[in-house]
Amino acid sequence: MAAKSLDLHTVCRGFEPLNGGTAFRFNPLQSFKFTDSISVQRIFPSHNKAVGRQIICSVSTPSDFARDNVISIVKRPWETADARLVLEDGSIWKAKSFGAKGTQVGEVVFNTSLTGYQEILTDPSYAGQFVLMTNPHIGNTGVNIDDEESNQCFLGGLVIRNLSTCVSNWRSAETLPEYLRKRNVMGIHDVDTRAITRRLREDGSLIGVISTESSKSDDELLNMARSWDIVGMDLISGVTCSEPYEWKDATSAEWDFNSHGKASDKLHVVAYDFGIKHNILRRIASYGCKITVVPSTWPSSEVLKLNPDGVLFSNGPGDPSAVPYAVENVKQVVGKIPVFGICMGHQLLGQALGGKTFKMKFGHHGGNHPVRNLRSGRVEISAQNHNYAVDPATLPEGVEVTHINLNDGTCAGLAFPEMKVMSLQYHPEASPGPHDSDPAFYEFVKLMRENKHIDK
Ligand SMILES: NC(=O)CC[C@H](N)C(=O)O
Repeated sequence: MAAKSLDLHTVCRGFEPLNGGTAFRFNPLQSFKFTDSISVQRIFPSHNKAVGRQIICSVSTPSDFARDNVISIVKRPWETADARLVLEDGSIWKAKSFGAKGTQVGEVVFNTSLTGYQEILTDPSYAGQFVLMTNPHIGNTGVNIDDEESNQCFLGGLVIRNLSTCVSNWRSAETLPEYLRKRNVMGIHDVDTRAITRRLREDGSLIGVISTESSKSDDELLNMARSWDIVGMDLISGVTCSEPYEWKDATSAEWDFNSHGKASDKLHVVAYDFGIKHNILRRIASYGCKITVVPSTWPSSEVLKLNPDGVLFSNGPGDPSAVPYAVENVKQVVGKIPVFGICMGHQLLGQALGGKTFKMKFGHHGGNHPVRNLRSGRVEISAQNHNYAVDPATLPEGVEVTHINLNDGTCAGLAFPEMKVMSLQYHPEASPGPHDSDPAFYEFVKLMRENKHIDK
């Protein structure tokens, strides 16, 4: 039976044949070939040996088949429209949209995390980028109120293979399509994400345009992709806070596993917000620190007037060589008090110490990047999200490369003990990702305590 795509999304109950054949039986008279147009939602153990396991699946079928077999006919749980992703290399990828409508340009990067799409959507470091998830099934845990990494989605859009038709999670408050629509973020599905990932791995990150507007020709979208570039853009100014504020929330006891009993005298940390993720702030607060967050342009003289015990330079989007004002602020603080740089913060520190950054072929985005801590020899599986890296050959003497990425040998961490500097190219706060690198926050606390001679 040739399956045709329909407007109707049908949920069917069928039975897997006992002989392991490729046909699903939906009632004694009908069978359906296992093709791309059927997607299994749930499998129940067999109660009736004669018919095999019971399957609930969604099927795109000719309507007469649907009428005869469906247990419920529902509209797709999201509003859909045809969409296109046009890449600067001239390739055009047909898709369905499930978020905001319109036309958007951005750099396409692939993320290999299996879970955590909500934290990824709210990581401000993705501003200017489309995130393509290599995990083919997204949306199944919905969206909840706790996993936000910032107050907004700054990314250009989300590209996925298969959008889950049902949500199953005790924390879920809304569906992914609803969430994206409310935040005016584009999402497309039914895209061959594996093929695009292979292309990005071979050719490097590509600029693309996502559009739901049929009035725009392919050539128009291609021109748009080819005339835009993320290199050299200051994206931090679009995501930083506008005024300083205090951050108080620590990791809730339910989730905290590392900082118990280690909270100390109130150390005061000033955090430069280049696009800071909430979990960085929560992890520092969990060690009892008082935190003042300041905008990216806040003068270093004002920061030093607050007499902090340490300064954190946060993660943030875009090209680190395009924000000399931020490097200048970092320079003015370094050497005076302990500092910790994370991701963009690490890249700014690298430049402030005299080094240079470069753009990687396709960067590191995901929750499964092995990193070696060269001091301890320990390997950490880490959460990463960056397209640029510090070139260690450009750093002056005295700066130590403390971590390397084991996939490609790039610099993943720096220290300059003389200047009380530590930094990581990746995300010790995870969110999403493994917690192997969480002890880095305690390292920072220890650096501040040593500097105040608290431990002596
Ligand atoms: N997560 C981040 O801070 C990203 C850093 C920088 N924007 C990069 O892509 O390399």
